[in-house]
Amino acid sequence: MFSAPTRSVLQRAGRLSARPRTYATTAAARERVRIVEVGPRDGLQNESAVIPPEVKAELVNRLTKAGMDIIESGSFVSPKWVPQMAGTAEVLKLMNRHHGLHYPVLVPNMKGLELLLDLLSEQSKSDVPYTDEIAVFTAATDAFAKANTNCTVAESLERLSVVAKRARSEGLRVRGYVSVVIDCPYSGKVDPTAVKSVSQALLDMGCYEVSLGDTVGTGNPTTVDRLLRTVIEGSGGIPGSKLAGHFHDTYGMAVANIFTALDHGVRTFDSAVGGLGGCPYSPGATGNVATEDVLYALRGSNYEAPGDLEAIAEVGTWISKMLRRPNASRVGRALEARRSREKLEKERENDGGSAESISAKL
Ligand SMILES: CC(C)(COP(=O)([O-])OP(=O)([O-])OC[C@H]1O[C@@H](n2cnc3c(N)ncnc32)[C@H](O)[C@@H]1OP(=O)([O-])[O-])[C@@H](O)C(=O)NCCC(=O)NCCSC(=O)C[C@@](C)(O)CC(=O)[O-]
Repeated sequence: MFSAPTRSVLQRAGRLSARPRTYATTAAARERVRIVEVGPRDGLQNESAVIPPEVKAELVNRLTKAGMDIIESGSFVSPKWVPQMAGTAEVLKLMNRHHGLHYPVLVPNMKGLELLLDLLSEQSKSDVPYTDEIAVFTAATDAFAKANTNCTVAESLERLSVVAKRARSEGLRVRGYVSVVIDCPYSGKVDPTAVKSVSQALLDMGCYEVSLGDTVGTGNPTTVDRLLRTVIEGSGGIPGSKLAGHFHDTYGMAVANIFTALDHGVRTFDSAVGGLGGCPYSPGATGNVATEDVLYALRGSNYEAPGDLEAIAEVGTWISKMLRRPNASRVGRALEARRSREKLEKERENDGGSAESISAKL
């Protein structure tokens, strides 16, 4: 990406179009972007209230109806470490599953995989398997890996390679996560070359894709650009098509970071309806970029993504109410306000618009 002054010099010289690549005005052949909806997992793992499995399953069902096709639905982690994810097996049983859609779950170790395999061996009422994909996770720093999974990065890679091998032999797809790719809450700035080598190790063990997590949400387009240049370019570079962006929105930069990643060839992004979430072991970080914000930002661009924006926004309103928390999606709030205005206007029309009936409702 060019800096603003360089861009304007190149534009004047006619060597660069006036708009960056990602801001197209025509929708000729829009390129498909994959969205991994992580609300039911990343979104709910950090909530203080206990959320019944029925509500978690209902969230997955509503997201499916709203058009999301990859929905991370829970974790087989230790309930002592993340109590909110206890009962994921129950959630997978309760929710409606559909052919062609994916419902990945996080697995940190063999114990988690065995619990999942036990579930998969159970007779299900539906012919759609409970899941066909797991996600394994590690970090770019030992400090974070220890806080999150009680082992160093090297130990976690050793542990996960056994998990990935077994999962693949059982026909499961394996996705990888690297946390703290920009800053670590325990050890500060992260070296992009560490992110590159951990990502490569995950690919080498059979992950089909590695999601790069700005867990703390401190990244901005400059630091994300620097990271992706190191990871993607040069010898041993990992193609953007093998990477995903997972941007927490603590500093409001997540959408800008996604556009930076698009410019580097990344075409998969994780997001959470209503901007839910956070990692219990990343103090101060807020939720993931909101799915509503991503869909709105991609409108009119060269990229199209699954999901009906209005319908997703309604899911965001619903789950925020269920959790008794403000909707963290600005797009979601704006659409909610518009819906309320439209409802009022309709009622006004139906009531004949009398001044008393309008002021009674305001
Ligand atoms: C990895 C461990 C288990 C190590 O934790 P440990 O304490 O070292 O494990 P252990 O093997 O000593 O087991 C301790 C207890 O947990 C049980 N146990 C052990 N494993 C399991 C399991 N899978 N399922 C159910 N129970 C399990 C085990 O049986 C034992 O029970 P006890 O004998 O004391 O009764 C633990 O640290 C852990 O579960 N960590 C997960 C933390 C987590 O889920 N973090 C959030 C997800 S990552 C994230 O959010 C970041 C991401 C992906 O979104 C990207 C980004 O934003 O950066």
